Amino acid sequence: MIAPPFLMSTMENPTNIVWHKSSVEKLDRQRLLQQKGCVIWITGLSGSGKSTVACALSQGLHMRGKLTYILDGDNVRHGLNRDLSFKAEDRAENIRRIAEVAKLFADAGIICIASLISPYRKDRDVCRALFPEGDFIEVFMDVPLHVCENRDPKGLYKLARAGKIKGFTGVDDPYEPPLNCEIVLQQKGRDCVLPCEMAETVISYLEEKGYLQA
Ligand SMILES: Nc1ncnc2c1ncn2[C@@H]1O[C@H](COP(=O)(O)OS(=O)(=O)O)[C@@H](OP(=O)(O)O)[C@H]1O
Ligand SMILES: Nc1ncnc2c1ncn2[C@@H]1O[C@H](COP(=O)(O)OP(=O)(O)O)[C@@H](O)[C@H]1O
Repeated sequence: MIAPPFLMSTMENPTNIVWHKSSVEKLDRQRLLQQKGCVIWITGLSGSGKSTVACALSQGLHMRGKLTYILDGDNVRHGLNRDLSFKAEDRAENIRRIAEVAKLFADAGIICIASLISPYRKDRDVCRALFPEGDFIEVFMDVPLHVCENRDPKGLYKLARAGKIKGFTGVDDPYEPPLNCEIVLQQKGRDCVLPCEMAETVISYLEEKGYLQA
């Protein structure tokens, strides 16, 4: 069967798509919200505190009247990314899709908080390249493997060490720390830094860079 001409042209040239501009734009939405859309990309090992800091940050910003939305790796894997495994190409696709969704949130004027292991530098750099300069704020949870493993709130490190989970980040799959990220969060010597204190560090950065005003 021969496809109708309009279908034919799309199939022959998949880039034959034209951007449709809206009369209400990002700047208008930002003015309405009195903030600037961006993504805070929190990367780190399982158990390093990504989700905890994401929640503390969302709470801190919410209390200042700022609109946020969290995209947590674990949660997104329950829906949009439920078809993806933990092999390298699926992690890359997981990260790519979350970055594209984060880009939509940022375009909506929202401060999007993405918390996922995102272990490979190359994948994170691909995400960064999707955003205008400054709008991709990479936050590294710099927590040593042995600390994460001691916390092990879901018992996954134990399963990985017992060989019951294959390709677990930090155990038998690599984690590549950022070389040049915007913010590094870590414990200070033996002193425990509370998640809300870590969130304040990020909020100060946003304030200083002008993201908390239109
Ligand atoms: N093989 C393997 N490696 C790492 N993590 C694993 C694995 N299998 C399951 N889990 C659980 O999945 C959570 C990580 O999902 P992410 O989407 O953040 O991972 S990734 O960015 O695609 O690497 C991660 O959640 P967090 O502990 O919140 O990081 C784990 O609970
Ligand atoms: N700043 C912190 N200090 C001490 N423990 C923390 C801190 N942040 C998180 N935790 C604990 O570490 C564990 C893992 O935190 P979680 O946010 O789930 O990490 P991730 O999302 O990176 O897997 C949880 O039991 C949490 O209560």
